[in-house]
Amino acid sequence: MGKSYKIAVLAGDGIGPEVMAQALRVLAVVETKFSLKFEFFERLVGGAAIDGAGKALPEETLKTCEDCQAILFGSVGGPKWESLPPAEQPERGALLPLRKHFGLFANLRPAVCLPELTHASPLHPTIVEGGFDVLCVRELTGGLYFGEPKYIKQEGNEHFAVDTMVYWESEIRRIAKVAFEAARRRKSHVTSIDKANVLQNGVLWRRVVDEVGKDYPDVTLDHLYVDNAAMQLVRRPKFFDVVLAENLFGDILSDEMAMLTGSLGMLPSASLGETHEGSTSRFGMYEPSGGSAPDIAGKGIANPIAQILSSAMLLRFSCGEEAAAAAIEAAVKKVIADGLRTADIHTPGTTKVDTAGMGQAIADAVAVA
Ligand SMILES: NC(=O)c1ccc[n+]([C@@H]2O[C@H](COP(=O)([O-])OP(=O)(O)OC[C@H]3O[C@@H](n4cnc5c(N)ncnc54)[C@H](O)[C@@H]3O)[C@@H](O)[C@H]2O)c1
Ligand SMILES: CC(C)[C@H](C(=O)O)[C@@H](O)C(=O)O
Ligand SMILES: [Mg+2]
Repeated sequence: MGKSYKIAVLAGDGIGPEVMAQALRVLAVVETKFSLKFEFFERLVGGAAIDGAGKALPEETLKTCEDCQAILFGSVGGPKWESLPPAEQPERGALLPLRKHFGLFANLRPAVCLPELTHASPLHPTIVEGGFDVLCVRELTGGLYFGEPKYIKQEGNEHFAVDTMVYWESEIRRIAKVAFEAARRRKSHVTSIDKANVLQNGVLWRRVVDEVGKDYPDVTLDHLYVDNAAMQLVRRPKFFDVVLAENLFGDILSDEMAMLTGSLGMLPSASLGETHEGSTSRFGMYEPSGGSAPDIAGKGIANPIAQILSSAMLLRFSCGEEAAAAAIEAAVKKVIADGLRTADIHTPGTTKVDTAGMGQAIADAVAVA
């Protein structure tokens, strides 16, 4: 038996448990095939934890995560919990605290449009022909999400709301480095996103990214205002290699990128903290970029690929098991090339499968690879 890994499994709400079951199915095959041992610790999180344990992030769940090498996360939230006080809701009560608690400032979201899926993309075939591959590097623990003060108050007869956008140079510098390092392993092109024509945060962001860029003369750096970037992604997605963005802009642009690849159900993510000198593995949380999809939850039709590819990222970054990660990614490509499609990416001439059918096909492809 090879190495052993402890993984916290937080499936959450909506389609979370449905797609998580498929990731675990694939990981079970990986375990045998690569002689690894995964110890899974399934715990409550989000709405399921509010219902089952009284709060979105129970102490036991957090403690389990602290004892593990990585978190495989599904998704949280849904209409049932939207009327709770904001801080108690699944997103602000569990997901954001997990990111902050573990210092997971670097969110990698690889948006890959496979050549076979260009018909599922809403873009014109001439724009996406041959597919494209963009990596969104999103800052995850700063900006408007976490800045203080943050409140809604009443003055006279009216309420007003305040959110604060704060970025420290050091926060910009460390995420910029992640983007430049990633670009070196790709096409050596970073496009940094900001709103420097309006926001002070944008002015500082651009200045610091330029400074970091001087250490990477081999990487081409350009800057785009976020509104232009949203447009250019639709106009010419192939222009982009690594897109570097602060928290909110990265959130918005990554949903756009996901859809351009065919579906939000295709986009995995890795949320990582600092690297430690000489270490090939680091703690991380891995989750689909999309949410709990209440509109399709319980129907067994969700696309499990984002969750399965998130588990591949977990093996790569938190376990250093590159061969196993690559095997999962190759299996996903194979089933897509074989014409299997969940409803969200189904086009005429391809074979429609449900969530479990897609998970089983990917697991089978890993087994025979
Ligand atoms: N990481 C997370 O836990 C996370 C991320 C985003 C949204 N959310 C939460 O999820 C809930 C629903 O949010 P929303 O509706 O704005 O966004 P969503 O991402 O859940 O869904 C947006 C659209 O994409 C579709 N979609 C998403 N994932 C899919 C998949 N795997 N297969 C097929 N289709 C898929 C949905 O059916 C829906 O039409 C909210 O409570 C939100 O806060 C959680
Ligand atoms: C659910 C929400 C808090 C979260 C975010 O905004 O970061 C989600 O949209 C994401 O992209 O992971
Ligand atoms: Mg989002």
